[in-house]
Amino acid sequence: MTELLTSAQMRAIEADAIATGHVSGLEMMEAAGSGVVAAILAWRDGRDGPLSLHGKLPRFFGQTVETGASAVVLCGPGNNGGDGFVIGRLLHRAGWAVEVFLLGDPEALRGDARTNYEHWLEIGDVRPLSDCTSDRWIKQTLVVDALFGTGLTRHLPDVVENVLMATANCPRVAVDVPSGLCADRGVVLSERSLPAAHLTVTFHRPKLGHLLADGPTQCGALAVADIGLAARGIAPFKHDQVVSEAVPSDLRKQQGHKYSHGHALVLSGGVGRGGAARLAARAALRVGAGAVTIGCPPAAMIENAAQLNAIMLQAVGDVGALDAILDDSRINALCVGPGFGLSEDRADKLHALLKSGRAAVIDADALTLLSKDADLRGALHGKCVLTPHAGEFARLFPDLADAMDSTPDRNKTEIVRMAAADVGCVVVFKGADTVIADPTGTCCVNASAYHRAAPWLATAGSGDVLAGLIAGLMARGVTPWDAAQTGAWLHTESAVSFGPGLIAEDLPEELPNVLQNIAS
Ligand SMILES: NC(=O)C1=CN([C@@H]2O[C@H](COP(=O)(O)OP(=O)(O)OC[C@H]3O[C@@H](n4cnc5c(N)ncnc54)[C@H](OP(=O)(O)O)[C@@H]3O)[C@@H](O)[C@H]2O)[C@@H](O)CC1
Ligand SMILES: Nc1ncnc2c1ncn2[C@@H]1O[C@H](COP(=O)(O)OP(=O)(O)O)[C@@H](O)[C@H]1O
Ligand SMILES: [K+]
Repeated sequence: MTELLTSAQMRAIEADAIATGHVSGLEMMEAAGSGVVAAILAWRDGRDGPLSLHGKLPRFFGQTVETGASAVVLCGPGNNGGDGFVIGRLLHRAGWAVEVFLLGDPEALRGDARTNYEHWLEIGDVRPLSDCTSDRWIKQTLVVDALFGTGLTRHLPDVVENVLMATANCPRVAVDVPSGLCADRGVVLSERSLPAAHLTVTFHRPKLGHLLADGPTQCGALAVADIGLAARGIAPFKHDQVVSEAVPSDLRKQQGHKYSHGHALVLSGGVGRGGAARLAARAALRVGAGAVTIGCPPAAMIENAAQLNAIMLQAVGDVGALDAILDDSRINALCVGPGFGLSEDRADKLHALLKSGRAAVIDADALTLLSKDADLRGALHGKCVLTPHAGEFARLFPDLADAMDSTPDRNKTEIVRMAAADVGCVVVFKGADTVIADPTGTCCVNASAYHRAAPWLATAGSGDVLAGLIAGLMARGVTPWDAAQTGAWLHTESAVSFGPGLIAEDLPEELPNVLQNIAS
């Protein structure tokens, strides 16, 4: 499991390591610069780096070992700039032609950054960043972006934006985070569309901003270098302060008959609206629920029967009929929302489902019903999993959605934690950066990014499949929290495994490959 840190947490870990004499700031800065240079050299030479790399690097254009190499290092006023001076020195030692530019007054540099600035002055000069004009840039020059890292507090100054724009055609490595990217929220603090890095090398652990929102696009590929903190992990943070990357549960099956693997009930909408529920049901069955039943209005029986084989079908007329089905104690997980409809009768059925107290995925139309009805919302319980996309999230939690957009220090993980605490159950806020939280503050991110990028998942019906996966896992007895993170993880893995051209129907069919791979 990889933990994702905020800037403040990274600073606290560094400060603690320094205070306890584990490592000095200067040693960390040297290790940081050296990690970046190792990654650059590996990239240039087209070999695997010493660092685990997330994502694919484009060919390092224009440079070869024989012809030598040139770099321009852009340094900022803080410790990110300090890393830049180390990188300049180490690239120079490796035979590169290096030019260094600095934002701001050299006399204002402090601490370890100042020390490394002075070391660099023994090698070469430092010119003001404003001296970097676009005619200086040639395609063969590597740009090292060491302007701002985790200390970025506000929008970029014009001079920085201009230089970043002028480097658009150069190979570019970002130190810790691409300058302008907020390391906590993954948003770019600039009105301009800044060119992305090809490679970002961060330290100790990825930061939230590397995975949320625009982070992956801006970072290119992501490498993580140790700076002497490996043994210290993420102490001293408690579980409700830590965010991790989603990981799957152990999905091996024990022996047993079909009902010992659970029975999921998926409620469908009326005639011509059953496709979404059928997708969810198929996913629930593929992920290993022993049995799956679709409950649909009587008029939709023929349509559904014509399309289903392994999935069972029951007519659900009114709420009484639904209650009768729920009398079957073998039904242990519910999925409601995909194609469900918004009529009063649907709200009554949703209420009956919630009242049954069973594990339940609440998706799509069922989320809209919840957002309109305080009684329904009040019936949510700890075995529910809500799976909103951004629009549904904003309808359910308008204040939190506003805070995420307008409050600079609120990132998606904090918002989803607050949402989960508010409704008292697991919330899965979907997107390329799906964030999952439970009411106790446990939180993870399932990022479809870097080596797991799957933009083709943004296709009609893919959310219905996710709802079915989570319901199927809960039918198997997986807890709501584990089902949510495992479902999201499997959803991405199935999309990555299938590749471009994917439509929602392909996801359940790809699942056996994914399950067999993780079992082997
Ligand atoms: N700590 C350690 O031991 C280690 C740290 N490491 C490295 O340090 C980085 C963090 O360093 P950092 O905290 O100094 O922050 P950094 O990103 O350099 O920026 C701060 C400076 O920028 C300024 N500033 C901010 N926004 C601005 C804006 N929009 N426009 C203009 N100015 C702006 C801000 O000024 P102020 O806001 O105070 O006015 C301040 O001067 C981290 O990412 C990693 O690379 C590694 O070496 C490992 C060991
Ligand atoms: N760019 C993307 N990359 C990866 N996954 C994505 C991307 N955009 C959306 N998704 C995922 O696709 C699913 C879309 O769900 P949803 O918005 O409910 O669509 P639908 O209602 O059509 O099923 C979610 O699981 C979401 O996490
Ligand atoms: K940077």
